[in-house]
Amino acid sequence: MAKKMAFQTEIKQLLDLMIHSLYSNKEIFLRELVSNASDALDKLNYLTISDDGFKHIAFEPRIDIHFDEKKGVLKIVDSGIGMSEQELIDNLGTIAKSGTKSFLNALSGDKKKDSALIGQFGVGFYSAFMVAQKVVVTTKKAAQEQAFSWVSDGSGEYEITECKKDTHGTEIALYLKDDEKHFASRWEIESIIKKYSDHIGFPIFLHYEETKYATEEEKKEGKNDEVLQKCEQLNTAKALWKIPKNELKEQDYKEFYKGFAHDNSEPLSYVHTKVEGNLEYTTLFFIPSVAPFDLYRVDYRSGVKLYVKRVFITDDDKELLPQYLRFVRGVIDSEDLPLNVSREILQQNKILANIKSASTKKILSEIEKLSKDSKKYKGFYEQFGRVLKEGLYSDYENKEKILELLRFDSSKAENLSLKDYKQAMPKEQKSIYYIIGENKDLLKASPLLEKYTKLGFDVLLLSDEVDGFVMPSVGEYDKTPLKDATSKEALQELGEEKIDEETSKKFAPIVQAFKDALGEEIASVELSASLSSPIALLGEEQNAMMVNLMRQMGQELPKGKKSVQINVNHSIFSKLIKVDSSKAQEVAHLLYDSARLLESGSLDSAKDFSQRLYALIDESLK
Ligand SMILES: Nc1ncnc2c1ncn2[C@@H]1O[C@H](COP(=O)(O)OP(=O)(O)OP(=O)(O)O)[C@@H](O)[C@H]1O
Repeated sequence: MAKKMAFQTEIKQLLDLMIHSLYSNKEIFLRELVSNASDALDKLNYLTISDDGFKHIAFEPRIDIHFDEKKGVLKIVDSGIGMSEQELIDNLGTIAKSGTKSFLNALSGDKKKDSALIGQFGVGFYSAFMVAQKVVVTTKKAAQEQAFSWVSDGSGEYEITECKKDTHGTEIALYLKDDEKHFASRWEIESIIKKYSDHIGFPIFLHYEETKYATEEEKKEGKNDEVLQKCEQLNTAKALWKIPKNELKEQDYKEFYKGFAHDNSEPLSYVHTKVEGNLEYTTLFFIPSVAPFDLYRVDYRSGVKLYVKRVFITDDDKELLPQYLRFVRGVIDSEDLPLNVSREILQQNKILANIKSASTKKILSEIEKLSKDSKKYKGFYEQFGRVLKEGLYSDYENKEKILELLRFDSSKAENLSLKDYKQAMPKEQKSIYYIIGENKDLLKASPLLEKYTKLGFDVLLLSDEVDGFVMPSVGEYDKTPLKDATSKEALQELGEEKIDEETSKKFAPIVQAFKDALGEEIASVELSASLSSPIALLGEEQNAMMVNLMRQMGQELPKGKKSVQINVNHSIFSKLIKVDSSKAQEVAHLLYDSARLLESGSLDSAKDFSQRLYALIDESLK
């Protein structure tokens, strides 16, 4: 009995897009289907080793491609794990991954860009509908009796029927659209497979017919032309990472990456390492040029696959690399782990911990190499700089290295490294100063910066979301402390401000008016002679250990109270001295709020602010 089922809404949207909007780079459908076949072989390989229910199954891995040029039919057959009826429904009818919605939103309408996105979003199978008017999947799960077929023309429904199939595995038959029939040709298939799938670790065979033409003499003897059934292996079927480096060209790595990471853009760089000695393993890591779509999602997909002696173990272990390197794509292949290692115990495994630590260092030095090429590095930093910063609080061991890789805008420069900052520091400057806020332009306009600029000190302008909790926990770089420029501690380093007694006395009523007006909201009120704006706000230096601890415990950091600095040379105050206390308090409110506006671009109560302003305007117009 055939069961008709409807595709999930998101899949319908996706299919509609595949069929009607994507025109360029259609050939990637074959790469996606071959890559799925290879994944299915990997999964079966692992089960035959690790699961008693599968141990009796002969693992004879292969991928076969058949085609019929006249009918325009193309078949991709694998001897992998196969799918049960429920898996067919779950895998080819619904998208479980929550990233799909973001995928659909991320589409730009630019066909070339959109088709590059398709692979990244893990919707590989559906790309078949770019070229096929009908797709038939026939599959039998290993260790099960019943086979099923799945048929759809991509228009909203699919049908599942019980069927017969001798061997376990999956066959995907594409009935090509009239203008896509050219894909059912020997040369086309061969060139696409060579281009994208040469280093799939299992053999890919192409079946084709060859006519052996009878010679004149044979014809005389009554012999006719003969059609021979041929089968040829198309790929080297050797895992690329196991091939010695000196036998590989840059192009080999790049093409491997595209198939491996489902990314049509080239990687920014790669690092291939074979380690021998106490531990034996091979790693191949790629740094993409474009951030994966789920980089900032909690449920991001790991980009690293773990193999043991060439057998795929998992691609779902987020502990293989530190989280802040989650944009890296690649392979870890260990010779020392047992083949039947359970995925659960991987996390506490010492061998893996060792590989993780060495790999992290390798990748960080690769990024450092990248940083020598400022144009390339700018591209890298735009995509991954924020994620890298997360490493400052999670990877203490590599903190110094990560700090070297960071780039900042400052009051004097752009794209500045801490090393360059330090080199340019005047002799009398004791610390590296930074100021944190939501917006770089506002930070640049901060009245406090003047104090630093006057002395020739540069200040880093930090406006990334993570800066607020990452930077206070850094402590120091290359033995130089990092300090919040608005903290008292930092300001003290700028030199003592000498306010004489007479001025203190003169301004006492103003100081009192600020205290009365703002009360609990502020920490203190102080006089300053080195500002050009009327007032400035200072924050307390947060205790780095405390900040780190609170963050790790998932607690919100308390908002520190600010201390108000009053510019004794500003004309506002020489006039304010003369007005009565209640009016002075209103002005104190207004000045405080405008300083906060300058700092963060927003206020707790914009209503109070505007009402005070209206009252003042009203009065000044009298
Ligand atoms: N040849 C196959 N054999 C067994 N299962 C398959 C095969 N092809 C697809 N599947 C199943 O269908 C699911 C969906 O495939 P699809 O290509 O859409 O996404 P994916 O492979 O999970 O993601 P990505 O393409 O990013 O690797 C797969 O995860 C797999 O479970």
